[in-house]
Amino acid sequence: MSKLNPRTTKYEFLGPPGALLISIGVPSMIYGLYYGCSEQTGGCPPPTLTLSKLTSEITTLPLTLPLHELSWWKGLWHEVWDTDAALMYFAWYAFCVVAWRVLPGDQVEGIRMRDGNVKKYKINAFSTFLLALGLVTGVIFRYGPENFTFLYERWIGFATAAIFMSVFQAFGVYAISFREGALLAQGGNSGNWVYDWYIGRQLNPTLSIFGAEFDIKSFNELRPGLILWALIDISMMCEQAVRRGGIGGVTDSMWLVLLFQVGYIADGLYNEPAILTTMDITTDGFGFMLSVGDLAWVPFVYSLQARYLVFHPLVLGPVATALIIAVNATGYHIFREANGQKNDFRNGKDTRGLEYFTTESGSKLITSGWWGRSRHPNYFGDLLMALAWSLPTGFETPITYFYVTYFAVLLIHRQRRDDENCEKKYGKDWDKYKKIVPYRIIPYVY
Ligand SMILES: NC(=O)C1=CN([C@@H]2O[C@H](COP(=O)(O)OP(=O)(O)OC[C@H]3O[C@@H](n4cnc5c(N)ncnc54)[C@H](OP(=O)(O)O)[C@@H]3O)[C@@H](O)[C@H]2O)C=CC1
Ligand SMILES: CC(C)=CCC[C@@H](C)[C@H]1CC=C2C3=C(CC[C@@]21C)[C@@]1(C)CC[C@H](O)C(C)(C)[C@@H]1CC3
Repeated sequence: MSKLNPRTTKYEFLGPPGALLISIGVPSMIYGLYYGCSEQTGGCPPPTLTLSKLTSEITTLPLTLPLHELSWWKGLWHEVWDTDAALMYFAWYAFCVVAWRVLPGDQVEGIRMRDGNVKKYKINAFSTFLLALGLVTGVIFRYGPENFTFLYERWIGFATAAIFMSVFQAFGVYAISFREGALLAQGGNSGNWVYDWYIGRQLNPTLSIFGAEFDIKSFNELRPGLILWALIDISMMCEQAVRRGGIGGVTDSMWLVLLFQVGYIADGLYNEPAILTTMDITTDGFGFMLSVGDLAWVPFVYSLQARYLVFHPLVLGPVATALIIAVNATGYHIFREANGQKNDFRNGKDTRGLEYFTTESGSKLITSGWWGRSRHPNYFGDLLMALAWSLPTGFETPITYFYVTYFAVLLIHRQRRDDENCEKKYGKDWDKYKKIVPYRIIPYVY
């Protein structure tokens, strides 16, 4: 072990068994949410329906066959694999790579890594998004919404292709992490291959594409999955339009989900340089956790509410619509302000008159504004938005609240991980910060 890449001695996510369980659990959950909530399987269960009743109601699937029978597995494969959808998915991925390479974009520096190097990132995710959006809206307006419903119809095939891509990438980046001189993630070098493959062994796996440095992690985080999520939502809107006599028939609930989520995606892409200071880029390696999260989990799970509204259209009326908009706007304001304050501060652009103190490491910690109210105010804003994305689906089933529930668990866990990392980074300065700002996420509550 080199001095620069010491062995990881502390496991997260309950170590290798946990990593294995999550690696199997995440794809299973993606399928589970589809089979548990789609019109092909009889809609979504109301809160009173028990799981055993739900399983017995799923009659279109060969799930009642015993697992040891080959025909069960063959049936499952035919159910989830769709060659045309897979080819379209791979073409989509290739489109994103080509767009990254050919569209113009500034070169922005990331933070200084522990080997002293500073990586440069090409910033053109937002133009890739605008190009994709332009092409799709062009198709919808020129040929009608019925020509953009294939993401709804072939949903399961696309999800399978994305899962395949994430497995393939995770093995690829694990393999290249053994190249000479690779800077490893401090948490991903345990020597246990299951764990390292899952958590990500190399910090910033990079390829050279037509002479340009291609950063695999930041590319996956913002482009093929995040933009696909927007396209899936648009496809759900088109499917609803087709069923309800045209775009004019699309319900207010569908418009809310679409505008909130596409707005959130556009915001993330527009503020692309901001991801360079996030935990994923600065600290975590790129392994199966992020590849399946970026490519499969985000587009196919985060779009559940829009998919539900296709076969369960709901008209909210002006009062409910206004209230939900208010929740989303509050969440967005906190999220954007908090992230903006930290990014401007970290990039040395603007301290916005905020109070701060300088740590022994030389880095400064903000102690007023949003970062003086809780240690992760951006998570609080994000959570409020997550709630606003589920509310338009009403209260007939708890499944459409899966996103906000999972997200709360993810962010509570993530906050604890970040706290530990900061503790290591800043030592007693972090304790001082914790005394000044005692709340973790929600000011005065948690
Ligand atoms: N939609 C989704 O599924 C998800 C969205 N997100 C969102 O992504 C965004 C990024 O999240 P994430 O990377 O987890 O964390 P943050 O962007 O909050 O970054 C945490 C880092 O910020 C720095 N920091 C902490 N406190 C202060 C302070 N007081 N002053 C200055 N710097 C400070 C520390 O790094 P250092 O000091 O080294 O700079 C810390 O490690 C969030 O808005 C989150 O809501 C995250 C996960 C999933
Ligand atoms: C279940 C599982 C495997 C979870 C892995 C976690 C990932 C889904 C998330 C980790 C951090 C993320 C971020 C975003 C999406 C979800 C993942 C990948 C993000 C790109 C969403 C848009 C935001 O504006 C963002 C850029 C701040 C954000 C960054 C973190």
